[in-house]
Amino acid sequence: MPAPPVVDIRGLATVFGKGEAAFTVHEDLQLTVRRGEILSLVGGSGTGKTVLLRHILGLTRPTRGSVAVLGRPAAELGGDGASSRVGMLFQQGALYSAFNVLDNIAFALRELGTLPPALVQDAAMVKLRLVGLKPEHATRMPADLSGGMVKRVALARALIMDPPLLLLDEPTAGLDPNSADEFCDLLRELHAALGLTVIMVTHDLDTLFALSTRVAVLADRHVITSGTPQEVARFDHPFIHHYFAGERGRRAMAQPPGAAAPLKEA
Ligand SMILES: Nc1ncnc2c1ncn2[C@@H]1O[C@H](COP(=O)(O)OP(=O)(O)OP(=O)(O)O)[C@@H](O)[C@H]1O
Repeated sequence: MPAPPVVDIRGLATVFGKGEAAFTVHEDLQLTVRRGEILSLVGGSGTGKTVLLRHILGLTRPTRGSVAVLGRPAAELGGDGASSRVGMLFQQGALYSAFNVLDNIAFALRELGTLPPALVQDAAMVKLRLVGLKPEHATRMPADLSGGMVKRVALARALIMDPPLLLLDEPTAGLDPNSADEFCDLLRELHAALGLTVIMVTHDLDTLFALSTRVAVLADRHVITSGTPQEVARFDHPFIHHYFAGERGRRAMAQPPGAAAPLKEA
């Protein structure tokens, strides 16, 4: 029995502008992401990966079609409800520069206003440790953190409400190779420990091979194929030839698959 869908996208179209200026980004796009998957979304620049993440977050609505998250329309997630169901790690980390580490992690929970401040602090401290940071990092300001630490704080912040679905936009962008490997290890551990479903946009082949249980390729306005990285690499399309070509592609393909195993059904 396949695991239940966490994200179910059907017949999706996204058109920006009107009349002569209308510009179609997605057309008849289908994508189902099941519980426990780490799905990598790849595609050329401007193919609509970020727009798709925004639809899943409920921040924008498609022109046509449906986006369901955990069985409900994604649009219902928009606003305050979103962070308890979907965690989002933005590309630049996007920390509040005026808040220290712990206040950044605690932000969504504090805004919710349902817990006393001491409990919010405790919950944020649990998440700080979860991402491999130490209590003494709690009072540091974002400007005093390394790139790898910024990503960890941003990840802790995305996880503060224990969302079952995590969206990652270029999680290893801007990290040196060692920090990128460490961050991939952390994501793999948390995926297994917390039973997360993950959707990730990445241009980085090493990250793709290290983490993905499945890859979906966005081209020609829809998902042209999906499968394991090895299966997708055999699909005949100019973008895929270009993406997996070259020394880095061959090196990544030669690696034993380090991908996390999909979660078994409970
Ligand atoms: N609010 C908007 N209004 C008009 N056009 C938009 C809007 N948001 C995105 N677009 C356009 O939609 C297309 C897809 O953008 P998107 O940012 O999703 O691409 P992407 O696949 O994430 O690209 P990249 O890999 O370069 O980040 C682009 O041409 C972009 O200019």
